[in-house]
Amino acid sequence: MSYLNKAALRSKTGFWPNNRGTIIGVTLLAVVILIVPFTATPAMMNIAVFSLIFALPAIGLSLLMGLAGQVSLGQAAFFAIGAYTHAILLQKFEMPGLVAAVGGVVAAMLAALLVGLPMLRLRGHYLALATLGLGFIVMIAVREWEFTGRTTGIYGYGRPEVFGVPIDNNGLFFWFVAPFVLLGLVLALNLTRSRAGRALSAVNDSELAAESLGVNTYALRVKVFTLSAGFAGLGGVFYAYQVQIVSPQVAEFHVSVELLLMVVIGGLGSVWGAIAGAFIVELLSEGLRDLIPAIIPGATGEVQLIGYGLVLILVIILLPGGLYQVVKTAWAAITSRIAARRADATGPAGAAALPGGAADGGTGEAPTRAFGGLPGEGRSGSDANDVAATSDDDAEGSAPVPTVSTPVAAGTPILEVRGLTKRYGGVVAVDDVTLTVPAGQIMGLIGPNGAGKTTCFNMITGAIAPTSGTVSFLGSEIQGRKPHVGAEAGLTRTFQNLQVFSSTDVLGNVYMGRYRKGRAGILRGMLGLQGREQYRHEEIARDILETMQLGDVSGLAAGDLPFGRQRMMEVCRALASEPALLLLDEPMAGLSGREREMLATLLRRLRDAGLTIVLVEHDVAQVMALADSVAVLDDGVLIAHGDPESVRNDPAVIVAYLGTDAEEAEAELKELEEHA
Ligand SMILES: Nc1ncnc2c1ncn2[C@@H]1O[C@H](COP(=O)(O)OP(=O)(O)OP(=O)(O)O)[C@@H](O)[C@H]1O
Repeated sequence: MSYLNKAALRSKTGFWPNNRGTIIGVTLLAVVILIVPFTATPAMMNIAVFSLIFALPAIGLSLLMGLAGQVSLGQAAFFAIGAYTHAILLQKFEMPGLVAAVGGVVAAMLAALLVGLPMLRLRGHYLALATLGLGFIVMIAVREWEFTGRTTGIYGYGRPEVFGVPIDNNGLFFWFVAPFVLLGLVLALNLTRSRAGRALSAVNDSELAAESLGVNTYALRVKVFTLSAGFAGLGGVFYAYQVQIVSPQVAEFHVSVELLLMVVIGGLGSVWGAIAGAFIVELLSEGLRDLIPAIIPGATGEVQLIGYGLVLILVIILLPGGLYQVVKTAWAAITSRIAARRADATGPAGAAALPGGAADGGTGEAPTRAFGGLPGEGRSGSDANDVAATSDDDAEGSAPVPTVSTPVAAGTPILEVRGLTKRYGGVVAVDDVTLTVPAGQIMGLIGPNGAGKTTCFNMITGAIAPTSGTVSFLGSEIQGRKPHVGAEAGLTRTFQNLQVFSSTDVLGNVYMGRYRKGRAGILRGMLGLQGREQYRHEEIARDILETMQLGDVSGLAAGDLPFGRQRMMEVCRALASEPALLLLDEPMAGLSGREREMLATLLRRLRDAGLTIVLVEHDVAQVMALADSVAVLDDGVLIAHGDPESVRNDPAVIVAYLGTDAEEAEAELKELEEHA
């Protein structure tokens, strides 16, 4: 379940929500928070206070799991670190409440940073296990350490005061915590719609594709892990105040399970789900506390944990999207019904307006800024490479091409590969390949199946490390570095096996191509301080889609596109990064004849605009027609490299590439020449 599940790209700047659904939601929540202390019974008030306290670590966990796709079973560790630090600073060091609270949050974040740096190199189940282990370590440490009061814990530090007023009842405490939860909610919502938030979501969909667009996935993961711990630490601070004694119970495994349950019940697709989940689990927890001893006399806390486990399993089986999915589906049904009624009332003209409204899922406004002018207008960066339109109706041949980067003069080596080798056990996938790619040219890289073409691409882009050899891009050696290093410098690629960001729409995919051109990080994203940056990149992404004749599908979920159009979308996404070197891995596969022609025309025009392209393609005729030079791999070995004419007539290529039967080879060669 992905966080922005098929969410349309909706840019946002400014701190406060600008989307109708969010404004209504936050206002309603604020009103509910205001009236709860006047209406709730003391028992309910107690549950409400703990729900708000646990909503904070749940929001953090929701960002970590839902947005970044990292499962954590140790969120209680950071909750406990926040609580203990706060209590210790108050009780042992007699610090002011505000300083102690900040100390609690900072301690949780520092701990997360320290453990996150090595831990976040792990993936999937390994990371989940590592966080589980961390939870146990913290629990045992606080239980055994004299300084943390062993099993007794820390107590005797008093209640908080605001402007001299003691917060000494549940109603006041509820109002004391609520603004922080609302603030946390708005910050988290802002993050999900920011450059960094969309990058996290993209990493969740395809780490390789995100890296290839310049996203430093590891750094981003560490940051969101640290941020998530900050939310947990703040929750711990409030918990310490509320319970007035911080004991090892706060770090127990069941707290992590409760937090996990909150996020899953609420729905991994939404920060709202974390808050709803916190209230549901607190109610459930109270219910189970009464219910379990009634069913099983003498049952202990472990049985309650089993109860949680059962609920978790049931939710995952019956309601994998959690409450959020239910609400979203219901809301979409309501809005589409209203839209259908309006369409009936207004006739065909009204009906024509429907798809745009529905694309948003009814949860807010669709992108307000359609790219209305001529393709190319309002574009950032150098427009010097844009090719001016020369004809009105020949869109493929005359529309401006996306901006490319030309860091070196045409003909200068932009990529140099020396002795590149990759061994898999006994298999030598690529064997001592040495190649130079001059700037401003198209180089074809061809060879029979299994020749080592994709392996070469993977080593050049950093997807895999070479066994030996060097890759120099724009004069810097990048072999063995992560793909984002080359991407940041202007090297990007497409994939033989498509790597689509399925959690967002087509526009959202191409927008991610702009990542390396943006600057705003997590903090600016949360505070909504992205300025016009995000809108500008959205405009450019729209522009590219229009140029590539995909403007009509920009609001569709990327995964719903036909295969050929997904491939074209990947090309758009790569071009959006304004690359200096573009590696295309079988871009024609799955395209219709017309799409192939369109792509071939585009590649020629991009080359004319200064872009360097390396093209792996099985359609040899297309490669021969397009490329300025052709390199041929066979069994991992570079057997020929030169202009298409000489390669076409190279006896080694004819034999190795077309087969050993000379007559058959000649016939096939003739056929190729006719097509070329
Ligand atoms: N991870 C791996 N482990 C073992 N062998 C591998 C691995 N990846 C690739 N190979 C082998 O390396 C060789 C080259 O594979 P590669 O995918 O690079 O070829 P290719 O030229 O791109 O083929 P195709 O045109 O069919 O995509 C093949 O023999 C393949 O089986």
